[in-house]
Amino acid sequence: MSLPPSALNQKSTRVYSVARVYQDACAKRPQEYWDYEQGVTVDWGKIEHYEIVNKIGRGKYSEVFRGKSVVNDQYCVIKVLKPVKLKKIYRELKILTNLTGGPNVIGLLDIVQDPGSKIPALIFEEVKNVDFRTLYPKFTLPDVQYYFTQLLVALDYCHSMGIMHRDVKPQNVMIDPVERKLRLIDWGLAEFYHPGVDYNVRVASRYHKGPELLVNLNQYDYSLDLWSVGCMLAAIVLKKEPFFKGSTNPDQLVKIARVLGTKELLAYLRKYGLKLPHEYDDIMKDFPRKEWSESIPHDSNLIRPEVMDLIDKLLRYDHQERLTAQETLNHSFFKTNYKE
Ligand SMILES: Nc1ncnc2c1ncn2[C@@H]1O[C@H](COP(=O)(O)OP(=O)(O)OP(=O)(O)O)[C@@H](O)[C@H]1O
Repeated sequence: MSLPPSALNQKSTRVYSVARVYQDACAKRPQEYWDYEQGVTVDWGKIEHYEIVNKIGRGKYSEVFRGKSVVNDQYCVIKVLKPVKLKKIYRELKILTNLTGGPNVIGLLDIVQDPGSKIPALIFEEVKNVDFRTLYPKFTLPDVQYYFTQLLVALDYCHSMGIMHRDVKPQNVMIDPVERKLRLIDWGLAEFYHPGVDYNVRVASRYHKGPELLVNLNQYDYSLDLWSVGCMLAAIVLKKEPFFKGSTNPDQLVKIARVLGTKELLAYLRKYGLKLPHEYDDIMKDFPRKEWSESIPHDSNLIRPEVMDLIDKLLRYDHQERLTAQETLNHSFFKTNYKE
């Protein structure tokens, strides 16, 4: 049985940017794989199988609890979604069912529904996460190599499956340092990639938003996630968390331009036939590009030429120039042996 045509893969009338990798990841799969508007069937589990232990978090879109399965006595995480558009719920569900079981992707164990409110809750494997503000400052170079490898493996996997995460940030990377286990969570903003489609730029969290989102470049792709990885890596290595700390979305781009330069930003826009939005008229100044050496603090033990070169190749305005997840994994930083 085939589905009617979908609006989700409709190309824009002007196609100005297409991903360098995994362009056809969705096209080569059946429409049911990516069509979360027409191809969703939910295999509901039993809510009685779970009990809430305590609350562990509150997001914009959910309340998150530690829970326990009464069937096998295993602890789990219960993410009770807030009432948002059904389309958004189906998208998260479809993406999670497609990716679950993949390397370092949070495992979805079950989906249940409150019989009264009909509100869905997602049941996940539990990660004994240690907060990044405690964990990251203690990282050695081998730790940075290890955990970024784990994160990049998750990202290369989801990209190869035609999915951009669109909200990579420390709060969405769960790390259990005892088990040395990393899991990428929160697929609530993730989206399927189709070449030539215009995407909403109101995604990701301010400090980790790529320049493309801040200049309304709608034809972005998987490379958005690599900008966020670059921000995380720079923050750890250069001991500045977050690395770009804007006070508003427009100020976020100003903070980026203070490092990467304004001329370079304008060259980026020109390449794709775009203009700097008017909201920048009063705040964007002619900032010269900084050398990376000017961002190095006196007290960092993590500075090496290879890691600085990697940061430089991830934090590029031009999303097409940034290293892909696979290219990042092959970078010399990950091949170098740093004695602990
Ligand atoms: N599997 C898990 N193991 C441990 N903790 C988790 C897990 N899933 C979620 N959490 C905790 O719950 C918080 C919120 O989860 P999640 O990011 O999925 O929800 P959200 O509503 O989409 O959040 P946000 O508004 O930050 O995007 C996480 O930041 C984390 O602290």
